[in-house]
Amino acid sequence: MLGLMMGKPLLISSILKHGAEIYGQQEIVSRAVEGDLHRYSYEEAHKRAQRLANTLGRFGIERGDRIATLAWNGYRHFEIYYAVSGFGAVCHTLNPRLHPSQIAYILNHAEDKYLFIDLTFMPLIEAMAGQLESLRGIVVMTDHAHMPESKIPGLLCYEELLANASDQFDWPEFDENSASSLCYTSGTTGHPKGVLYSHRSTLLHSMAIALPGIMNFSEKAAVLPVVPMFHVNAWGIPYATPFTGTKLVNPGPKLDGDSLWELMETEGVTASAGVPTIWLDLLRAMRERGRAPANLEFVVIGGSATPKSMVKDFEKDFGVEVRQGWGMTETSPVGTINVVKQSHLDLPDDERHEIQIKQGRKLFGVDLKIVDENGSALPHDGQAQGELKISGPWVCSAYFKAESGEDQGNRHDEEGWFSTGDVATIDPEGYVQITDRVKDMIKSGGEWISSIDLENAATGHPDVMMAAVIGVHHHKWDERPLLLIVPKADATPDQDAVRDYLAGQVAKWWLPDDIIFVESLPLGATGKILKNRLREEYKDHLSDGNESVSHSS
Ligand SMILES: Nc1ncnc2c1ncn2[C@@H]1O[C@H](COP(=O)(O)OP(=O)(O)OP(=O)(O)O)[C@@H](O)[C@H]1O
Repeated sequence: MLGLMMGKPLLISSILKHGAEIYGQQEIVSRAVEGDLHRYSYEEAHKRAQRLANTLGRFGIERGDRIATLAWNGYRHFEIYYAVSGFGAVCHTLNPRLHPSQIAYILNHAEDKYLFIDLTFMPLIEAMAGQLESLRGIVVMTDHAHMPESKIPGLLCYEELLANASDQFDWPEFDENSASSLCYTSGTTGHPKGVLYSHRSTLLHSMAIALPGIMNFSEKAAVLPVVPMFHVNAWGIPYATPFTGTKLVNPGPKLDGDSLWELMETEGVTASAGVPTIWLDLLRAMRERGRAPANLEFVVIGGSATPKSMVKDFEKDFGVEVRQGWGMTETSPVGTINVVKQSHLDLPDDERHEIQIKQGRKLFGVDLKIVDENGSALPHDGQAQGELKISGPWVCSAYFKAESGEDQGNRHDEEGWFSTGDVATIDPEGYVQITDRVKDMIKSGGEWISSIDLENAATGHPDVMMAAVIGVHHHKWDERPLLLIVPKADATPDQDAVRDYLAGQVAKWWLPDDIIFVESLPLGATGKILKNRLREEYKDHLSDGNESVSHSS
């Protein structure tokens, strides 16, 4: 319609351009792979992204071409994010924690034209030599002095490329619904599937997470994403920082609690984001030092359920607020966040923590519903459990290459709802609580047991560091829960003590049939417990007469 306000398209290049123009001197600090701490401004980052965009032109890259990265959270990775998408190509972040054969499969599936890698991943890429069919070149993200000797011919040096390119580049304008980046799911429950983000979806998502009351991005904030830029764009943080003028602190490859503590302390980090397994070690480092990093106000925890003990440890022992987030690769990722409501502030600690272990309320723009097995909507009464469905401007509508007829197990319906595969309740205030993934629920004697609830109860025991509950075949009840525990260092919990502890919190028939103490649990590429693997390993465990609990009462 004539006169309708259309305006300019929402493009990723505009984020960094705005950051350079308005918050030009704000810092990006990164622990570099070469070991030193790198520090520069948004203005400099923008200039270097322009140099890289000119380099992509010289490579003959065209709109829509995929450019892959295998890299930690660092300043060069940040530049690639903006240069590739800003140029009109697609930034495909590869997860280096996947098996080399999976990485090779994904790279070929995406038909990546160039690959940018951190020095750390040279051995990984050498192990895949000969399998990377679509690649025209590999760029090592380092300077001349650090270029490695390699059996791979023709490696390019990132800093040399930039030094030889102009920093004058006009970001092109195109449709905001064009593809900007590509990420494959973690592969926790099956083969990784490709999710293609657009400029529009990325911009809207980053605006939504940056808001005050969500992640509070501003010139006063300093944010350290522990969540990797190689999986779901570090939850959108590298996109939300420049336009809000937020200081960005990149941890590079050092993700242990001591390194994170030191970096947070010296850089005045106010907020951080990561999966629960990361925080276990930061909490240890905090205990050893007797305090949290001086400016740390809150941590965002997501990727898997946050145990209540973790909320307590952060808040009561160290005065750091916990904000739990829920999301998926397919949802950019953030769908819900749990920020304590004003009216909940005065609740007794335990009652408030019960609310905080819920996955939170939907972000502006997102819609949620829970449905029964027939697809009928269930009430939001905090009791009814059903599969969670989500829709919104940053929820993907199909998997990558679905248009070519490739079936990747599409979970989108015609009305725009995406089936998450998570089972949840939604209460009248809008709080979502994930009770389990559909595949992890335990069906015992026709009734459901939530593995997340049992794990949560177990990690409350003072001797327990990590817990995983899986359903194991049972001759009478079909499935029964088996609990695996990684004890805290120097703790020697025994089965009876843990079982007595659980008995006070869950129904008797939920009690695990056996409890096994292990040194570690298998973690997937994004730090989640690989329950598939545990189910395979322990599938016959209860047929060996290890059961100790009856189903009655
Ligand atoms: N705060 C949270 N609490 C509980 N579960 C969560 C939370 N955040 C994310 N999850 C789980 O992580 C899932 C999304 O994970 P992601 O997209 O990284 O890949 P994946 O589902 O693990 O991999 P794949 O789809 O390949 O099996 C959600 O569906 C949910 O089960």
